[in-house]
Amino acid sequence: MAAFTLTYPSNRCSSTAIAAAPPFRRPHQLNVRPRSSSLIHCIYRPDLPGSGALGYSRADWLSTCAILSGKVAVSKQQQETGGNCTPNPGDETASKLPSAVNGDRSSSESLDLVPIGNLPKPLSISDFSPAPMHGSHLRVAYQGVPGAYSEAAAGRAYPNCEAIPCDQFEVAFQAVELWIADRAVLPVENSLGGSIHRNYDLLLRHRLHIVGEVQMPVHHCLLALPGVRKEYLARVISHPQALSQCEHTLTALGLNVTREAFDDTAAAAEYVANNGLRDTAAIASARAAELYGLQILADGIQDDSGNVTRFVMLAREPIIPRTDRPFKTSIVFAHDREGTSLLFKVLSAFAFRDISLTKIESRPHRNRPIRLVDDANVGTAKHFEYLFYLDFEASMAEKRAQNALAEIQEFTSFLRVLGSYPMDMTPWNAPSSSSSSASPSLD
Ligand SMILES: O=C(O)C(=O)C[C@]1(C(=O)O)C=C[C@@H](O)C=C1
Repeated sequence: MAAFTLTYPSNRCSSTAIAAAPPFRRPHQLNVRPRSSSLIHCIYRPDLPGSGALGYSRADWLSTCAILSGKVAVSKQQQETGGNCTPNPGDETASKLPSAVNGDRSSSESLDLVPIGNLPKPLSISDFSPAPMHGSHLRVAYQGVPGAYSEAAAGRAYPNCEAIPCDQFEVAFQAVELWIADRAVLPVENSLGGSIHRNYDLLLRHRLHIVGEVQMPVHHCLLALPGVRKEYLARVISHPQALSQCEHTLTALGLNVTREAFDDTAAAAEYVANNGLRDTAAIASARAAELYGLQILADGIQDDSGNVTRFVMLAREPIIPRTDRPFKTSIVFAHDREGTSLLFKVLSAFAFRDISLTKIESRPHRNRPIRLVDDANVGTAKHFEYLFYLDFEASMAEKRAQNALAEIQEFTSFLRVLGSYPMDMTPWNAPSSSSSSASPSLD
């Protein structure tokens, strides 16, 4: 097991990662331990909107692409390994690793640099995306311990990847920024539980780019120590999202239990197992049951069989947007001027161009949470200020998307493109009736 410690330039905080984690043990999570109260400054970059953050215009976006196309640096290691991990077909940041930069063929032949039968492929436009930098396996950070749904999502996004458990969402962001990991896969919303707000906030505080999405059906089980019956249970523990996704089913099962929040579903299962708790069950995956030696008391306890969590794939560099497959683009914007109908104007910029929106989310504008409007006669109105996150179905390579954003920039004070990436078009396999809330199977 390889362990490494990373020291920040300021030496004020550090993070420790232990790779190649076997099951049943806890401490191989990547975590950040504060050594002083200045940790937050060490982690967060104060580049929130309103403090000089980059406003992404169409020109900014195009110049980012231009800069990207100028990067044709291929590490020797990648040339040797050929990068044999299998990325999600949607993530071009990893899908095409250049075997060589094509230069003067005749001179390389005369120098005998290229083995016969292994001629390099010509570099193409999609090769200008960054590739994993450390060996053949993509290292993908996720929040939780082995057995968490996020670990499964990482594997679905990047088959054969090395999944790196992190104890917090924030640590997963940092792991990528600090080159401990190549990607992060993090949940942003669930069809029953709604948005995972923390990750929306972190997307803005950090400079990672969304390069893909994975929508994963989440099938919850009620797990307990072998021999425990549901009548013995006084408590159910799990991630708050999982608890809320199973709320009605827990009641329908006749369980008279308290609910307690845990960092992630698999950590809850591990806690029950490690502490020999016979009055406590965990809501987690069947894989967690297997990893931590628990029995499945009830299977498919989510309140609806269509329980899907949407994860985003994050990288240090954006991918080059394309038009040959369905793309989604995520943006965030704010408005700090007096004025009305901001949302109406933004939505109409998309509607007039026939661009469908798939998600809109508002979050408090942390830099300027309240706007005061004084009226000498009636007092002071205190308006809460918001940031708006919006996903729409178009690629930034499309003229209509570029025009929509150019228009939106006219009446917003801050606009950032979080990523333009292939939509998850995985065919929907309707879950079997045994996984629906109508009939959770109880052992
Ligand atoms: O706890 C886990 O297993 C996770 O991966 C986290 C998480 C979440 O954050 O929403 C992911 C998917 C499920 O919706 C429940 C929990």
